[in-house]
Amino acid sequence: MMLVFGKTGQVTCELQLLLQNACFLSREEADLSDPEACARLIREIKPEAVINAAAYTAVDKAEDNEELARTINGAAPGEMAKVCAELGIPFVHISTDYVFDGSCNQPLSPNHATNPLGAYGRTKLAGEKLIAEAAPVHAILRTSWVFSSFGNNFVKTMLRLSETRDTLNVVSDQIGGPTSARSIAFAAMIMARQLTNAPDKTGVYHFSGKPDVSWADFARVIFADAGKEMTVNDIPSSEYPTPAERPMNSRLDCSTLSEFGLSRPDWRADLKSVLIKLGAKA
Ligand SMILES: NC(=O)C1=CN([C@@H]2O[C@H](COP(=O)(O)OP(=O)(O)OC[C@H]3O[C@@H](n4cnc5c(N)ncnc54)[C@H](OP(=O)(O)O)[C@@H]3O)[C@@H](O)[C@H]2O)C=CC1
Ligand SMILES: Cc1cn([C@H]2C[C@H](O)[C@@H](COP(=O)(O)OP(=O)(O)O[C@H]3O[C@@H](C)C(=O)[C@@H](O)[C@H]3O)O2)c(=O)[nH]c1=O
Ligand SMILES: [Mg+2]
Repeated sequence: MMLVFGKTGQVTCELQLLLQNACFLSREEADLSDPEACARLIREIKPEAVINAAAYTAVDKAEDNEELARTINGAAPGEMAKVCAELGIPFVHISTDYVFDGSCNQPLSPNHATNPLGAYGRTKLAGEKLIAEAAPVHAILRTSWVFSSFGNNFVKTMLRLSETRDTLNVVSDQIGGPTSARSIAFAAMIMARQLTNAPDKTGVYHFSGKPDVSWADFARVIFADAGKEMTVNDIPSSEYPTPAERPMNSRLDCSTLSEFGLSRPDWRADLKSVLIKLGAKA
């Protein structure tokens, strides 16, 4: 049986649709602000693999709550990884493009130097480092710009804003790959399964949807597919001030995914399915 940390998030909701016999732990059952308790649960349940898709994901709020975010995004996966190493079971963990500063102008490979711009990215990077130190058989899957019919995400924000607005200013100098939570859940499942028989595939992998676009481009496709009349004005990030700075270049080089027989999913097809699920497809 596979054990999944998280039950209500975007990726964990999709994992629930995909994995019939897995055990999903909610915040009430496993609070990541108590890393030791998470470790104990793995020892008790003795799963065949662990997937961690729970995290502190509020990018701006993390600026004022870095300590809590570091426990949830850093210490907790670190403790999970130690137990997985001890039990000899694979550990699949989800990380983010926000571990990079995004200052270079090419797709970022998994071994590109990290340098997070904000607290969320710093705490996610802390998690990656603790997992590498604990050294279980593992895959750290860095993804970006996650959307789904579940939880909160940019697609749902755009649809909500379209109820009251006919013009929006959206940043056009941050470029990345929107990624459906469904495709991430599928990749995490494949990785967990393959690692069981191929421990040498341990490492950091990039997984994001194609093609790469700006947030403004992404917004325009959302409104077009939803049949909403909306003027989207391109603006520079400097005109959309937020507590946390975001990387300009979030483009991930995903070529090493081929080791798992995976490739970048096309987010445009996944977006259509999500809009249908939300009852928002034109
Ligand atoms: N969203 C995005 O755009 C991106 C996300 N990622 C990474 O992907 C992974 C999945 O993200 P996503 O599905 O979007 O996340 P969501 O924000 O949708 O869900 C986060 C999940 O974590 C749970 N959680 C938060 N705090 C705790 C806690 N203290 N104890 C237990 N559970 C907790 C939440 O539970 P509850 O419902 O109870 O709050 C929720 O189930 C994360 O690792 C994230 O860092 C990477 C790149 C982009
Ligand atoms: C609502 C809105 C946002 N924006 C900008 C702000 C930001 O730069 C961008 C996206 O906004 P969001 O708040 O959805 O972005 P954000 O919460 O930063 O999304 C990130 O979440 C974390 C968890 C990750 O790991 C990242 O990969 C990324 O998906 O769009 C506008 O320019 N205009 C708008 O009207
Ligand atoms: Mg957000």
